[in-house]
Amino acid sequence: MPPPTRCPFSLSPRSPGEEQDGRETRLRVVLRVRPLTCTETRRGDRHVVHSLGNGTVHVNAARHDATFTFSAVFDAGASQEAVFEGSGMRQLVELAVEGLGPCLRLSISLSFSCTVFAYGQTGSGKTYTLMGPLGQSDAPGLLGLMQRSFSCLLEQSRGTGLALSASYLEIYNEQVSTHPAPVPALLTSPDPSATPKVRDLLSAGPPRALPLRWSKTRGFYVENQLSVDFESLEAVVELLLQGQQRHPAVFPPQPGISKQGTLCFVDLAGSERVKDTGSSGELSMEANNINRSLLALGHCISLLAKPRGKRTHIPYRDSKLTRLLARSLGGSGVTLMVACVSPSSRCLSETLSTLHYASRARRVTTRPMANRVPREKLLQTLEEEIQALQLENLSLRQQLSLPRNGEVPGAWPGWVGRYSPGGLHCPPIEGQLPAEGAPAWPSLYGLLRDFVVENEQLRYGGPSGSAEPIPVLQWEEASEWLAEQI
Ligand SMILES: Nc1ncnc2c1ncn2[C@@H]1O[C@H](COP(=O)(O)OP(=O)(O)OP(=O)(O)O)[C@@H](O)[C@H]1O
Repeated sequence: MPPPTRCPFSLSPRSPGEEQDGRETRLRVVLRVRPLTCTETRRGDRHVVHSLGNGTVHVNAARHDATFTFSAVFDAGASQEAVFEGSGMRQLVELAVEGLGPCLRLSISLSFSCTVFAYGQTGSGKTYTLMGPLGQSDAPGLLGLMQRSFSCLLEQSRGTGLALSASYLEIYNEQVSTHPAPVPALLTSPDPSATPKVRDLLSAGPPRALPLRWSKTRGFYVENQLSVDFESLEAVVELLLQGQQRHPAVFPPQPGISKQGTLCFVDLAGSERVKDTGSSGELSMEANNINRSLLALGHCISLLAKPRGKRTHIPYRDSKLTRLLARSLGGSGVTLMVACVSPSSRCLSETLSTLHYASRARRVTTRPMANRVPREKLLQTLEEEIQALQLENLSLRQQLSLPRNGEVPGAWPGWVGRYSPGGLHCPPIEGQLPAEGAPAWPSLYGLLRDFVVENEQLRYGGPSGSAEPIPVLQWEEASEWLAEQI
């Protein structure tokens, strides 16, 4: 089976050495610095994290003077809307819903698996950024990335027939069910005989434990995960609250779009070191397990940050978190990381640790792949689209009193008569041999392109008019994608 295509889009405008490196797209990492809390202000904490503009942030405190650069930095005054618009979140939603569809003019979803995860120490503003201040979900200005994305999803899907559904999962103690003994601090492979489980926060009754499995075609996936359809913002926010009430330290909600695109939000646990939490007993085990997840994530990120040729095996299986994020981090998804920090001098060490972690994540490159569309479905859609265009072009020719078989620059001259408006009974496929003396069969995508070019010319300029040319890049990308699919 040929591999799915690479995504021709990047999450931000191309700039040398920034988000896009040839076909590889860097993991997009943005930083949010929350305001000092009342307690921090009262006790006189100093502000040690300063945005310098242009995605650069400066940390200045005793013995520490460091500068870090990210795709964007949002300082204490940044609104929730500014974070949504400036982080690339809107584009992420568009990639999940539309993907390559509009560029191909096909009514087929060629969307991507998109993930946004929030990283940072406890109290740094991860949940606030993703969901807004809990309990104030009715204040529109404070809505988080999730609610804004849901609105955007609903807006984009209106009238398209796309079905939206949401799932909500929690990763709980990595090892409790399989390793009752305290978890070793070093990363070791989990017991292969034990299937790791996650909790379904939307299941009826107590949250159900579901196995996290792996298959060749799907990668890591959660078996029997409940998906609830939604058609309004209120409905999906209700699902969010339902999951929240079941477990306040929520893990990943995963709204999915149609059969193809997915948009996954991950609210990570606090990233502080276990020794700093001062926890003991069961709490300590939980802290250890959280720590284990984040250590595993950090380990995978370090390895992924190496140039492609120098990468060794990436140990996604070391934690449930990395299993679930494997696709997003490992190359085929589109990922946005929102690193959150406190500006307080008291959090300096954790803030520096988050900034180093996030900087390392910026070096991770992915090659986003559009989700596969079954060949039959693709051929059928191409045929339908070609047929529709053929009819439309014939009708336009009649209206313009142009001959049916007029020479149209850029169009394949042999199409007339080959395809009756009644249907394409024998679709030509790339590589099919033409009959002797007959013009070569164009590929299906070549044919589609020719009809689209002709259509644009008939609509906007007539055969010799000055229609805007369809960007060559789009067609090259589209052709490449189709060639890989067919
Ligand atoms: N940008 C912000 N503006 C105003 N208040 C904020 C902002 N970010 C966070 N806060 C406030 O700071 C506190 C901690 O934020 P939040 O609960 O989002 O942290 P967290 O990183 O999710 O913590 P945890 O790891 O414990 O879940 C909350 O009271 C929240 O309302």
